[in-house]
Amino acid sequence: MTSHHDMAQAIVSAHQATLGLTPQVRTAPAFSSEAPVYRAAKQACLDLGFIEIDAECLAHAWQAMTLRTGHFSPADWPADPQDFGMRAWPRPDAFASCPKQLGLYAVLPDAAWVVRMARAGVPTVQLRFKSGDAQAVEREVRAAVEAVKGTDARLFINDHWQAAIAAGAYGVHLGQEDLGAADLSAIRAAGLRLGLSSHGYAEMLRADRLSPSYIAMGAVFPTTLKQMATAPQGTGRLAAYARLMRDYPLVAIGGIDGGKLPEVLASGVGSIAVVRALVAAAQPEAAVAKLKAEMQAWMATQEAIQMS
Ligand SMILES: Cc1ncc(COP(=O)(O)OP(=O)(O)O)c(N)n1
Ligand SMILES: Cc1ncsc1CCOP(=O)(O)O
Ligand SMILES: [Mg+2]
Repeated sequence: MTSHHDMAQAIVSAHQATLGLTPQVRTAPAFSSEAPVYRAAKQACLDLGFIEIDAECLAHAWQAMTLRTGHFSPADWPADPQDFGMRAWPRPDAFASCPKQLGLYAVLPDAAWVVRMARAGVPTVQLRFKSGDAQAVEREVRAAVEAVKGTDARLFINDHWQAAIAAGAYGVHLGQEDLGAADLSAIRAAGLRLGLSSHGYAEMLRADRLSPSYIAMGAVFPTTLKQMATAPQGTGRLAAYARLMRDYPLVAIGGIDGGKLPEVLASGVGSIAVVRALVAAAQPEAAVAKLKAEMQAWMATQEAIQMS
């Protein structure tokens, strides 16, 4: 292979079917290095529809992978944490751990839904109570923490980290734009788990630098519940993300329902987070039972395949 254009084309051809999204309209690529593999990979990642900051991360990882392995192979895809500059484990600054398989994860609008879904047997629940009224937030968070007592559910509180610490929740979930206003040391010191959202390579790497308890990835499919800055990632990209972030418990979110469970689970994530699949179901308890049974059946099939 001679020109970086040919190398880029070869990467695109090898990965278009699994990782490609329609590229956005863009100007000529900006290159931060002259290294041929970096330049080819940056071009290829942009052509595959990765956003600029993700293409930049990937291009540097391609360069590092090629130097480490000693050869350029277009069919490869960077998935080794060291090629992305990620620190080795164990890490002294890591947040408290949680199980790798968080299972069915219900993201719920109020404490009444939290108690309902915890009693229905959902193993991981989140209170996503959107309100600027501090007293209402405190009340709702305390009610949710009380509600899961006596059930097996792990309760994460979305956004409201101070109320979560005060009430003694299992953990906190934050998005990347929530990080500036959060005191991560206080969350860590209180022993709460921390889940972080991510929407691509740059955000996964930013999350990784904070050594959270789990990393959420999405939106996998289109969702009507949240305005997303990036296009739905699809399960091909989700699988690539999961390979890189394999040391973490991983949560897939966005547009997931029963019919999509097998392809999402096949990506390697240990948890499926849903909103509408439960709160918009005609019979939410029955929907819990069905989703849990489908997840268990999928896991049992995988175990059987591995044993054979
Ligand atoms: C499990 C899980 N993943 C992602 C999100 C989204 O969090 P965030 O980006 O902070 O957006 P809001 O939920 O606060 O609107 C989540 N809540 N849970
Ligand atoms: C809160 C959130 N964050 C990313 S997608 C999403 C909403 C997921 O809702 P649904 O499962 O109904 O698509
Ligand atoms: Mg948030």
